[in-house]
Amino acid sequence: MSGGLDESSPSSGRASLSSLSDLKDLELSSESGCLSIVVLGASGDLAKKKTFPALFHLFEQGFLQSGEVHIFGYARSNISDDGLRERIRGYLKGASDEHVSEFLQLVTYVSGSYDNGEGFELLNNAISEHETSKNNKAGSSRRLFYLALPPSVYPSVCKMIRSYCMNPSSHAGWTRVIVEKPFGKDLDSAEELSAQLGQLFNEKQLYRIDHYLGKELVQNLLVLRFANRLFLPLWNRDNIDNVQIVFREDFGTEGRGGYFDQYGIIRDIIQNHLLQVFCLVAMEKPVSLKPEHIRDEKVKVLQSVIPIKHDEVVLGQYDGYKDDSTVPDDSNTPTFASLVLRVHNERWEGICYTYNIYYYLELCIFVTIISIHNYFHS
Ligand SMILES: NC(=O)C1=CN([C@@H]2O[C@H](COP(=O)(O)OP(=O)(O)OC[C@H]3O[C@@H](n4cnc5c(N)ncnc54)[C@H](OP(=O)(O)O)[C@@H]3O)[C@@H](O)[C@H]2O)C=CC1
Ligand SMILES: O=C1O[C@H](COP(=O)(O)O)[C@@H](O)[C@H](O)[C@H]1O
Repeated sequence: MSGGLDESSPSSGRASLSSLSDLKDLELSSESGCLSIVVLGASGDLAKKKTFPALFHLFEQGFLQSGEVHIFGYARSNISDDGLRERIRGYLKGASDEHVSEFLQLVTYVSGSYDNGEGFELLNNAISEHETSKNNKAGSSRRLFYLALPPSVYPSVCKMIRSYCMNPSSHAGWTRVIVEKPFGKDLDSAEELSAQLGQLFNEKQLYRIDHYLGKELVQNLLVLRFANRLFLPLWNRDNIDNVQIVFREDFGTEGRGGYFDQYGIIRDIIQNHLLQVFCLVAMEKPVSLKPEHIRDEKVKVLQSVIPIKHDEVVLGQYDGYKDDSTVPDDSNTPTFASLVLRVHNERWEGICYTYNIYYYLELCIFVTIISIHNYFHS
């Protein structure tokens, strides 16, 4: 993820929280003004399963103050404020009903399309009303837009945000946009998407999320590999026979064919989440834990991957996928993928990295299995 506080015009410069002192600056910077969080695609799967529950956790921990924050859901579906609240209520676990209801009172819904101004004008009016009701100083508001949407609509949605919904001041408050993976469908569309977003927002306003990087298990990989004296000398081709990265889910699309069917399992899971896991398992030790040093090592190991052979890839679709009303009857989209990666470098020459991705199986586990041969058998 990248981000920062500056609100200058769009540019090509990258910003990142590169050290603990940056993080401290961020925490210590005094931000005032009310905060509007807009979840675009609020009717969808990500919003109900992850985005609203994550906001609820922040609320529970005191990071979202009722007096300052309002959460707007936005999507095309025709639902009421209460309709949205009831959709998400069941996903807000572990708290009293009163606490959940208190949080849900912060949530309202605006309906509109993703490519014309009418809905975004309504949204802007609703945000401005909230800001006025909090006696916000003109233009000092904080506006956060979370795109829980298929990436195909990011460019039009971002244009609408830029045209209708920006925090009106250039010297106080901010506007930020969070986008989800996958960033495009292939290299060309990813570059095009980047260019389109770059024309609308500067890099410090744009946050790209891969939620697997926030998982404890994934974060611990760095510690396991580089701070553990047992594994440090063993983590190579002499001791490891093969690596399997397995992702399984015990449920199907469940009404989210609108996004999934355009992308399929490789773009949904392998190209982002599991490639990140692969990089952390296979890369060399970074110079430091600064994001750019970790990124550099990831790039190096990716550059060492030999092109995937067609006869080492298996794709499939689970029976019943097309019964979902949001999936086209003639869909050929893969929901299963298995493939082999080979890394051409001193550490890994001759070792296979196998990805196995299953949608809709009975087991729901996420594991990295490393079989250490020689060492324990010799
Ligand atoms: N589901 C998950 O667990 C996770 C999803 N993500 C990412 O979140 C994003 C959204 O995924 P998800 O919520 O699962 O998908 P959904 O299919 O549920 O889509 C979200 C919302 O987007 C709108 N929408 C769906 N299809 C289209 C379309 N073709 N054109 C325009 N609008 C559409 C719908 O809202 P309406 O019709 O009301 O406008 C829908 O409710 C993706 O980029 C995905 O990679 C990331 C991490 C986890
Ligand atoms: O990004 C996505 O991830 C979820 C799985 O996330 P997890 O944290 O529950 O393992 C997946 O269901 C979804 O298809 C995909 O878009």
